[in-house]
Amino acid sequence: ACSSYRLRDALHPLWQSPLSIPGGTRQSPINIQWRDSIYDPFLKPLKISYDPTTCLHIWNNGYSFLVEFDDSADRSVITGGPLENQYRLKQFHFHWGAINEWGSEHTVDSKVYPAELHLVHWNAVVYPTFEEAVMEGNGLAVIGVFLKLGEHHEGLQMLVDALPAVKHKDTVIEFDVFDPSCLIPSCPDYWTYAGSLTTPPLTESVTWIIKKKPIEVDENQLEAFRMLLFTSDGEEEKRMVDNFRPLQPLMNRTVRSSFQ
Ligand SMILES: COCCCN1C=C(N)c2cc(S(N)(=O)=O)sc2S1(=O)=O
Ligand SMILES: [Zn+2]
Repeated sequence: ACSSYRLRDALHPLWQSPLSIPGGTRQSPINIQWRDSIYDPFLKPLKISYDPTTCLHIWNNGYSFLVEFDDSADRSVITGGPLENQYRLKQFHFHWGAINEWGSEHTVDSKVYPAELHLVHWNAVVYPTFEEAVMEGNGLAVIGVFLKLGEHHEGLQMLVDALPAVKHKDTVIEFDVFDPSCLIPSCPDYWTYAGSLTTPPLTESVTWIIKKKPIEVDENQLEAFRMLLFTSDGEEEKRMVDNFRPLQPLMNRTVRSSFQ
């Protein structure tokens, strides 16, 4: 899988864009080498409190499908973990492959998962707007959750059932009650490191919190992701697959673990 993954990398046009921004020293995603990560006993448990009624809509933005939240108040927030402030949930989205052999952005000891969930939060304590937070080193906190092929996921199925309505780029559907904590493993273990957005503008503003345990989803649910399109209605159809960025150099960074 590794070699085909590297080969796929070289062939895929979409992600040929700059492997890292000029001068980038903290780019994402990275390979997490379990044995090189440092257990930090001072890392707190991550505290997640989401209000399901803050859910607004699902939107195909031509890269992925985003589930967006009302972030006008501190109603869906995370705190603790490696974070010094409380961060507000803005949106979550996924990255996946054309086949189950690849799809995730981060890897663990070079193991690739078929998909990866990103829950994007911003530091509304320090920054007045999300747009400003995106440009600041401590502006964003993204929880990464790996998806592996296995049992049917009840919570995810609510999302999957709505996907046909956002098949084309720039389509949106109202989605008014959803609790994304059903997509986060109950095991508290995570890795954390300083990184970046994995899609343009690739800004180095993300504290990554990568959950050690994956969630299980079934083949039909992964296939539902793959029937989405990068293209707008009326354009020549291009299936939305392989929407992940190649691995970036670790450079002078340490990955910390919340567990021994
Ligand atoms: C003013 O907004 C600028 C754009 C900001 N965003 C756009 C992304 N492509 C993006 C990618 C993200 S990822 N894949 O690193 O989680 S989070 C995120 S985002 O924070 O929602
Ligand atoms: Zn992402």
